[in-house]
Amino acid sequence: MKQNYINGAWVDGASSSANINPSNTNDIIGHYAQADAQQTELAIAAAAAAAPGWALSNIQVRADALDKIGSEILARKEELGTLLSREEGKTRPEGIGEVARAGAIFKFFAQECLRLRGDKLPSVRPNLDVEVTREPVGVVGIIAPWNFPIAIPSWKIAPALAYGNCVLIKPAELVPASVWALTEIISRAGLPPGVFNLVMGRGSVVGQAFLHDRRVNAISFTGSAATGAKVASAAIGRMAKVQIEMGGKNPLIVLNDADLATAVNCAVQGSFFSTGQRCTASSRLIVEKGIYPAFVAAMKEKLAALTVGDALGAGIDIGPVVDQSQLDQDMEYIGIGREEGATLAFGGDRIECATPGFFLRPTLFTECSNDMRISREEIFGPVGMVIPADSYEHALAMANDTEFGLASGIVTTSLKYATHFKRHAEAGMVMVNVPTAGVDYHVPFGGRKGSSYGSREQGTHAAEFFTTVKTAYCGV
Ligand SMILES: NC(=O)C1=CN([C@@H]2O[C@H](COP(=O)(O)OP(=O)(O)OC[C@H]3O[C@@H](n4cnc5c(N)ncnc54)[C@H](OP(=O)(O)O)[C@@H]3O)[C@@H](O)[C@H]2O)C=CC1
Ligand SMILES: O=C(O)CCC(=O)C(=O)O
Repeated sequence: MKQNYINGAWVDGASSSANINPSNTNDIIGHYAQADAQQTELAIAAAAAAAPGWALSNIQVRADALDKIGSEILARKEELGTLLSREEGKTRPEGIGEVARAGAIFKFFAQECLRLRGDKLPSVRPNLDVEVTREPVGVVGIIAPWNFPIAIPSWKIAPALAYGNCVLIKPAELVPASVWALTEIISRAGLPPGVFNLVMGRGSVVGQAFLHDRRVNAISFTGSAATGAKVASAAIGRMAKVQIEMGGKNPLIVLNDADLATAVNCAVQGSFFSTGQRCTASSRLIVEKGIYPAFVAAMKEKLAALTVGDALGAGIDIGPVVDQSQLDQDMEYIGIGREEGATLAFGGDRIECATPGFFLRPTLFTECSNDMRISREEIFGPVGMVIPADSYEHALAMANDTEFGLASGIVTTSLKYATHFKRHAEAGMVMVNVPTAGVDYHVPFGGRKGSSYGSREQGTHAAEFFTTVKTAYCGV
């Protein structure tokens, strides 16, 4: 059994669970510990005990530790990327890319912790100086989703440690292997006991314990909107700092003047790569009527040329859906789309491969309207939908008509429309002539409306969440 890591030691869980390869359900990757409430309490106590010392730790020590972690991740990116693809089902190149991104994130925050600035200001009163500084929040509880098994944990862990916080992390039950491997690397980076703790287990046990324990000063969560809302209200209920990243129903507008090849590439990458299991996926393709027939024909041709299969296989474009329950959700929405009267232009069925896995043919609905359930609810699978638009203004109105606001994209050769769209898209991230999915690691990540709550993740903006501001008045 792969153990939990608590207070600087590897410890057995109260029970264990099997980690299964979604490309081949006969392949058990390993058995991973599951903490109960008592073990989670021990981890929280260890983090709380370590927090005062780590808050005052030398920033060079932190920078060196993070840099060392980043270097080892990068050096082992092929091995770790293979493991990630085996447990989550994204293709091996996607898995390796995600691991490389995690390594880069640790190296970025190794530098960032040397750059934390404060301000010294004159006071409005005589003989007084004012200093504004940032201090660690204390103990941070991280609750991670399954769709980015190493990048999302890394973009929460690295800034937390960089700014002097102690970490408790609970990976999603479906994908413990990548975070376990990351923990093994972190365990050799020289951090004092209790500064970093891995607590694998159920959300309803471990996650709940983080949420309700007052020693956990901040909660950073990524996952579904339904769980996110519960996490936010529990954290706010006891006045903990909270950062929630949830879903999207991200539009990609294609205007009549778009380059067709660019439009199809953005749509296919954004809607179907990583099996569509991204909160930034282009889940609504809003296409102006002049280019609509050519766009749909080119999409069908492109989808027919994609190869679906074992995530670790050579030449595979799309791996399996992550598990049976996600596959059931995808199939249910395909049924809903049919019932709502959308045209099933491609796919809609499962694919049998050489191994037993959760393979679904990329599916495209056309002739959709923006008020259908498939256009409003996050499906989180390789299911795209095309909505016709009369004009740019009509397309923009539909793009913004959603309860979400994570990413919003446009494909156009018009500077006028691109500029207008950047200003008027109601989303945290706006993409012009690039897919809605796929972001840089050194700039803010997050959304508006029902997609996000709390301050942005990643880049220098991460300091906002992982530090707290102190204003000191000093008589002179
Ligand atoms: N926007 C995004 O990035 C993501 C969106 N999703 C969406 O969510 C749907 C369901 O996926 P699912 O994995 O169940 O997502 P959840 O939001 O339920 O899970 C995300 C994380 O929260 C934990 N969790 C679950 N319930 C609680 C709770 N009551 N208290 C504290 N923590 C909890 C989970 O633990 P455990 O591992 O035990 O479940 C997991 O670590 C998907 O179909 C998709 O639509 C999913 C993943 C990412
Ligand atoms: O698109 C990306 O690169 C990041 C997406 C993401 O974090 C997500 O889908 O959960």
